[in-house]
Amino acid sequence: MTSPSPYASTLDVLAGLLPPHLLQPRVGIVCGSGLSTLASSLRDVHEVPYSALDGFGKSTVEGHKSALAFGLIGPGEGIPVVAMLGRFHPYEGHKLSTVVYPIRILAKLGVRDLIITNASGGLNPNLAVGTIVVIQDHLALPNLTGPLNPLLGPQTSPDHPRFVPLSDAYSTKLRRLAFLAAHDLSFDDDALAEGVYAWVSGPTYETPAEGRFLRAAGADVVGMSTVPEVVVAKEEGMEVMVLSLVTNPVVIPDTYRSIKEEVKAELAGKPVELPVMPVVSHDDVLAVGRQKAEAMKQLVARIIEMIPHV
Ligand SMILES: O=P(O)(O)O[C@H]1O[C@H](CO)[C@@H](O)[C@H]1O
Ligand code: HPA
Repeated sequence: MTSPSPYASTLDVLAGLLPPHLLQPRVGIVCGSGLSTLASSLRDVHEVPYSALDGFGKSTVEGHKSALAFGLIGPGEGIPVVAMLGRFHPYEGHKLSTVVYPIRILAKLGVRDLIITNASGGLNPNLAVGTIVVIQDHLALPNLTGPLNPLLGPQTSPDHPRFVPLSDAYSTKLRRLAFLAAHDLSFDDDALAEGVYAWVSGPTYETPAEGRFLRAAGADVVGMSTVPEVVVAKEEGMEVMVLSLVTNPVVIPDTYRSIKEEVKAELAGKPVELPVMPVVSHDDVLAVGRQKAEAMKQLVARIIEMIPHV
């Protein structure tokens, strides 16, 4: 006997809480760490706490609220949008099916274009803190070999392909709009870059060797989220774009000073200064999110206005 799907009850609750003009959002937004204010460009907002929705977990990470915000963006009647104020990460102890459950609900509500945001560590030395990276591809070590691919297991629908191709995971249509929107908003050229996202499980930040390894493998930024959401959104047939805000450098030049050489110098009577490794904290990550919240908000709103809505 198969267990009953929770989707129907989640959708029923939403139908009971929302006015009809907000119940079929065209565009979805996932707000990354410290980026929940992205939804402040919505008007006529109706927030539904995750606690009211079967199948949703609770976001336990600081900088992630636990609610869906429904509202309108853009002039005239406006475009109906839903924003996830807070996401679930596997490192919080959530099952992968919980991590991606909201994405499946967004698909069932009618979302066709999904804009996912996140905070990330910079691997590419050309990416300054504060750069917004339009993700063009990903490298998902937990997906390739381990048990963290969200599509492992029985198919959730006979309408989904068993083998989901990911060579086109990152919508060229939406990525083009991101750069046009940045131009429209007169952003500096280096405010928006392109790159590859490496997904790691976290919750530890990378060692310097891991950072160099991921860089050598071709990644530009690294984070602990997003890829399961992208994979499921693709399976559900959505167009997906990811905007990743670089909040801290991971690959730091000259981090390996030899302690052996320092001790030799010490023994030779020379003054010694032991190296201090820079460390990152989630507070640093949230602080950069706050600094760039307005730019991210403007960018996302402008992209949504530019999507052809027929
Ligand atoms: O990816 P988001 O949710 O934006 O958060 C990023 O920030 C947290 C670490 O500071 C990790 O969860 C990492 O993935
Ligand atoms: N590593 C992984 N995830 C992150 C980082 C990082 O340095 N910064 C923000 N999210």
